[in-house]
Amino acid sequence: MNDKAGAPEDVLIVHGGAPLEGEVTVRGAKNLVSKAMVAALLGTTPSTLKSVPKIRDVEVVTGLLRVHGVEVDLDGDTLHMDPTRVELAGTEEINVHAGSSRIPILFCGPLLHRLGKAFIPDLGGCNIGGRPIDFHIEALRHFGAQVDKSAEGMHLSAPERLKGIQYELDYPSVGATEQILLTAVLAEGTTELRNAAIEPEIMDLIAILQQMGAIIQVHTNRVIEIVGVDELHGYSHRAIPDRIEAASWASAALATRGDVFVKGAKQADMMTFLNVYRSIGGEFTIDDTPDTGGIRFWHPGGELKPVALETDVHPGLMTDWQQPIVVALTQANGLSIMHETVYESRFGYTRELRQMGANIELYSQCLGGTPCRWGRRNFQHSAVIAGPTKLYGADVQIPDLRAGFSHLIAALAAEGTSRIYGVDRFITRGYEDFEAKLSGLGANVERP
Ligand SMILES: CC(=O)N[C@H]1[C@@H](OP(=O)(O)OP(=O)(O)OC[C@H]2O[C@@H](n3ccc(=O)[nH]c3=O)[C@H](O)[C@@H]2O)O[C@H](CO)[C@@H](O)[C@@H]1O
Ligand SMILES: C=C(OP(=O)(O)O)C(=O)O
Repeated sequence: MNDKAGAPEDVLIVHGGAPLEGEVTVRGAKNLVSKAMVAALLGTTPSTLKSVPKIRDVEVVTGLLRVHGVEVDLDGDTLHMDPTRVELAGTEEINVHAGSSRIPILFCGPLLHRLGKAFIPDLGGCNIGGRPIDFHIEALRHFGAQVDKSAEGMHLSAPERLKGIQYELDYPSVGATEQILLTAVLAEGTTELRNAAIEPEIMDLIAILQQMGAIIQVHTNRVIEIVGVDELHGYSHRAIPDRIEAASWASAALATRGDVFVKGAKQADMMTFLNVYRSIGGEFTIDDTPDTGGIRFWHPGGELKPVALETDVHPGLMTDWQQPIVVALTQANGLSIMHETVYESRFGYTRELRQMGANIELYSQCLGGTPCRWGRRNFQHSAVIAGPTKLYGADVQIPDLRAGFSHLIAALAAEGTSRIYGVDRFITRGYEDFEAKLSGLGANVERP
């Protein structure tokens, strides 16, 4: 992330060693809610989004919507967005949000359709690789937008109505797929997107757009066809639950030899994770009762088993699940492999895990079964984890969102006390009430 260093008091003291036990609730997915908020801009009437978590990415998008004239009100966990008076905003007020999230890039299409112009600040998000936006810009130019990058941000304009495109992504990028969806729905004519990402959050976004009046067909083989319409209206939708947060708590239960019921977790979106969980030796049961259901995750006792894993686009093993799983694998009996194929630089956090006693070596070769884009380019994107290793408390500075939560899990599993720096700056971007949830599960955490 690009934001400034955290305050000195931004530290959580964790006294490790206690198994996490009890219940936590997950709300709407960070990676859907923020996009659903952008989609509201496309409508001519108000939208309502339910199950909205109190996380910083939601605050950032709220701020950006408000400066563009959208009325946004949060009532409990329900967000009401009224876009009837959308207006151009000044670069200065938009730039207040520079470097804080990746979502601003998705404002391009909706603002071009509503106002003919857009200004996008510098993006933030986790520092886990170069994270280029070349697909976004190329696709927008094909739609007919003029895109000019400058030192202060990116200016776009659409002198005429944008026109549908035929476009194939070099890689099934989640953000670029969303960019094309949010732009194509109001473009003139039909858009055919090939090699699209098909993550559950994208399917939920498509459901929202369909409710707004869009015509979107998801074909086999990652092909999505969007027939542009002249107008969209508001929606009312409950966001899908956050499968990354659910997997984080599940991994924490495994690493601490605990037992956690994750209320709201949905089996259908987590099947790949659940297979991995079971292969390692974790147990789970599904409760699909509407409203009160979820998934119970626990360590059944005995030894955990090592595994060889690769992250991938959906339906593969999600890259955002990688870090918590690696912490759990430090407790498995033998050598495990994790080949990260989505981002080139997502193992930085293992340095702190080693400091806590973990035995993890990084390699630039593709150690999984599939050669990926990062092999032969000298990125350390494969990890070998030897376990089980006893973890010890340490003072660590967390580098990003998921890495930070993994450091927390390691500290909870460790013997002794850890001081985790940067929790407010990083973890609040994607985990609602994490401190209260930890305490509720019996974790011994305190502020200095
Ligand atoms: C807010 C949000 O939803 N974030 C998620 C989203 O990020 P985000 O949408 O940024 O991730 P992408 O799917 O776009 O990135 C995947 C890969 O594509 C590459 N790429 C992407 C765009 C582009 O124009 N050019 C390019 O080369 C990236 O460098 C990366 O190597 O999907 C990722 C992959 O599931 C998740 O880890 C993030 O949690
Ligand atoms: C990488 C992540 O998010 P972002 O794309 O917002 O940086 C994440 O949620 O793990």
